[in-house]
Formats: sequence, C-alpha cells, structure tokens
Amino acid sequence: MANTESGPGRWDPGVQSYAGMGYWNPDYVPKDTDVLAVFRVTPQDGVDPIEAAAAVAGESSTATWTVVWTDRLTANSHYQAKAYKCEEVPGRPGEYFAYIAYDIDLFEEASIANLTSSIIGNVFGFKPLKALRLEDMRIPVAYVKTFQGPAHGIVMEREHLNKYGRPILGATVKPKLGLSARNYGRVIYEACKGGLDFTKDDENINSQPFMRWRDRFLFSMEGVNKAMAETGEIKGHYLNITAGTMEEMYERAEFARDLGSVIVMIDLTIGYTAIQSMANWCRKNGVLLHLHRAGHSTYTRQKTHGVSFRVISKWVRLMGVDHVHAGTVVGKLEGDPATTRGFYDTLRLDHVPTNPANGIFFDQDWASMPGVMPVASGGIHAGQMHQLIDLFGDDVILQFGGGTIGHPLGIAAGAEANRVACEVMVKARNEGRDFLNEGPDILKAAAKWNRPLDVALTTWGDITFDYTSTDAPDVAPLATASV
Ligand SMILES: O=C(COP(=O)(O)O)[C@H](O)[C@H](O)COP(=O)(O)O
Ligand SMILES: [Mg+2]
Repeated sequence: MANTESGPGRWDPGVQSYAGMGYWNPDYVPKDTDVLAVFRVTPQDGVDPIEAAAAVAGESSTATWTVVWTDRLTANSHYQAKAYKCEEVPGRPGEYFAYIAYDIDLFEEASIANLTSSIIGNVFGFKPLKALRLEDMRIPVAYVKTFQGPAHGIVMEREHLNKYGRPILGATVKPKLGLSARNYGRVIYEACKGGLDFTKDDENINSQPFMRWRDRFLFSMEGVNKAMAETGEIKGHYLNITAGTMEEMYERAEFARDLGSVIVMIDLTIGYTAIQSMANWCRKNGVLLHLHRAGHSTYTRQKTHGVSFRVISKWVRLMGVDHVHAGTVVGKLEGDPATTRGFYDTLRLDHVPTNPANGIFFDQDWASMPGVMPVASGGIHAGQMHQLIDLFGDDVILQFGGGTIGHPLGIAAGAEANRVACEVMVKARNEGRDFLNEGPDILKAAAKWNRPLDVALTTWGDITFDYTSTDAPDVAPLATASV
C-alpha cells in the first residue's frame, strides 16, 4: 500500500494511500443517520493500522486500488466511508478496532443484501490485511424504519400461543436424519403431549429420499393436532421449509399454512433475501417464522475472522424473523456468557446501551421494532433449568432435543421432566427464592414427586460442557478506584 504520509495531490492519477484519499478522518463526528461499523483489523506485518482502517473504509464503500477521475463526477467526500477511530485491541497485540461511518445514502432501504454487499462485500479478501472481523454495527433509526422487522415479535407470539410468564419449551426431533414420516410424527406427538410447547425439524431435514417434505408435514401436523386436542394447549412444530428455490419454499410454506401450522422454519443458509421474502410471507399469512442459524459458526466463532453473531442478530431482527437461535452458554455449542448476553439484549431490548463487557460497541435504538424471541438450543437438559432461567429469563425458547428424546422412560417423560423443571423453577423465582444457588435442591425436591424429572436428573444431572469460550469480549480491565 502507498505511504500514508506526504503524497501526491488528491486527484493525481496512480496509487495513493486510502488515508490520503480521505478514508481516514479522525475529526469526523458521526451523524445520527450514519451506519456505524467497528471491525477488528489484523494488518499484515509492516502495514500501518491507520492505513489498514482507511483501506477497510475505502474498500467497503467507494474506493478502488487507484485514483479514478470519475470520483470527481460524484459528491465523493459525501459517499466515501470515513474511518474515524482506530485503537489497539486490549490484550491482543497486532489487532485493532477500526470504527467506520457510512452515510445512509450508500444503502438501499430494507435490503440486508445491499447493506452486506458493501460492508462485507470484498474487503475480507484484501491482501494487506491478515484477517478481518466485523464486530458490531450501529443501525441508525432512519434505516431501521425502512425494514419490516419481526413478522410478529415476542409480544404477539405470546398472544397467539396464549403462553405467558415462563420460557417457551421445545425440542428438536432426533435423530436428525433417517426417520420415516410416521415415526417422526410419533416423536412430535409424544413430545407435545408430554408438556412441550413446540417441537422442531432439524436444520438439515428438508425433503430427502427417506422422508419427503409433504409426508413429513402431514404426519407432523397429525402429531401436533392430536397433542393439542389431548392437552387443550396450543402446540406447534416448526416445519422446515428450507429448499433449493424460492418457488419450492413458498409451496411448502403454503402447505404448512393450509394444514394449520402456527409456525414455519428456515435455515440461515438460504440467504438474506430469501429470509426477507419469507418474513414478508409470514406476516401476510399470520405464521410465525423460526430461523435456525445453520452455518453461522463458520464465520462468527473465531475472534479474528468473519462477522460476530451480534451483527447477525441485528440483521435478522431487521429482516423480520420471529425466532433465532442465539446460544445456551451451558450447552454443547460455543457461547461465552457475556457475549451471549449481548446477543440476547440485541434481539430483545428496544434500546440496547453500549456495553463493552458484553461486546456491545454502540447504543442501538430499535424505535419500537418488535423483539426476536431468542432460542437456547444445543446440548441442554432439565438439570440446568436454574442456570437457563437465570441467564435468559422468560422471553426465550428452551429447546431440549437429546434432553427430551433421549429420556430413558420415553419421549413424553422427557418432555414432562423439562416442563416440571421449568415450572418449579419459575415458581421458586416468583416466590423470591435464590433459585440459581438453590436450583439443584429445588429440582431434587420436585424429583421426589415427579419420576420423569428424577430419571432425567439421574441420567444427565452431572453433564456439563465446560470448555474455554472462543468468542469472549476483549475489554480493557477497569481501573480500580483508589480509596
Ligand atoms: O439440533 C440442535 C440441538 O439439538 P440438541 O438439543 O439435541 O443438542 C440444534 O441444531 C442446535 O441447537 C443448533 O445450535 P445453535 O442453537 O447454537 O445454533
Ligand atoms: Mg440441529
């Protein structure tokens, strides 16, 4: 890259530094309407961090590698993104947080595809950077308001389901692949009858030779309807409509709606535009939309590369899903407690204040856009109920796949164990007890009168997944106040 110091005149042809071309502006004061982004930049050895930050601003907005005279046909300084701050990442030598402001005029309204084609379009492959990660974004209210947002949101979901004051409970059908449609429907019936509110297809259940989608939908809804009739509660099964084309997805969604399903499901792998289209369809048709974040760890988990899930959380709220998987902390998959809290706040709160300890770099105002119901799923069981309720509160779906279907007394017993554990813990909390610390005793006491819970605790009570988190926030330790 060219030298950042002295250089040619701004409009001289040839290669100039990105900083020199105006993509570094430490005096810039971001406007309320700017889109803000913070990247973790790891420059190649010998590359000036400020020039690296400017290059990220340039390559994610208007710049190319050389001066082009056609810039002078535009309001160039208006359209170019500005890197306005660049600071070392505490405790991570060689990494820098680069703050960049983008004018709202750079983006098409209500299009995550367009937003991301700029912000993460080319720049992650830029040779002078060893690595790049999009850590967080501030979406200005002016841009938030161009999106539909969740098709229903947390409040309306509870109204539709008539379920209040406790987490919603679910389970992923297991095994992930291979069941016949009739056996699949049996699992759903047992889990819903046993006490869960929802069951769900797994991310990779679509329309394989062992079970075509239409058969799955028919037998799943038979199980749901039977369980609803027997329990008097509203139940649902997330019918995964993920498919190879939009036409196929619409056909599956319409069939799910016609069968009376309250919810359909898509995978993150279908892409942003497809997600927005399905969110519009769901609002029009009064069907909840569940999003499985399949594939996200390929780019969210490692600190130096990719896009943080807190950014994906913002994008999915804008795109308009009702549910998204957001981590369990205590389960089998990546989930640092502080970072995960940041995801949950981003999905649920109306105003999310800056909170570096939870990885939140900017204030985010959602301007009354409904919240997305976060889903805690992946290696959780009834013995963790006190921790789950302490971490996530009520507005969450707790999904126990193996932790329902693997119950030695059967699927309905697995579901019952989870429902009982949830209800006794909510009761203890509502009575003002220190349910986090007393949790194991509260569960043991309930297990005396509920055999399914007793067996669940014996089977899984000691199972934990205690590993070091990969994606913990990097914050400078607070200076201790002197006394
Ligand atoms: O099948 C499962 C969980 O099954 P089980 O409950 O048997 O572990 C989900 O696909 C994961 O929760 C996805 O992870 P995440 O929710 O983190 O995206
Ligand atoms: Mg799964």
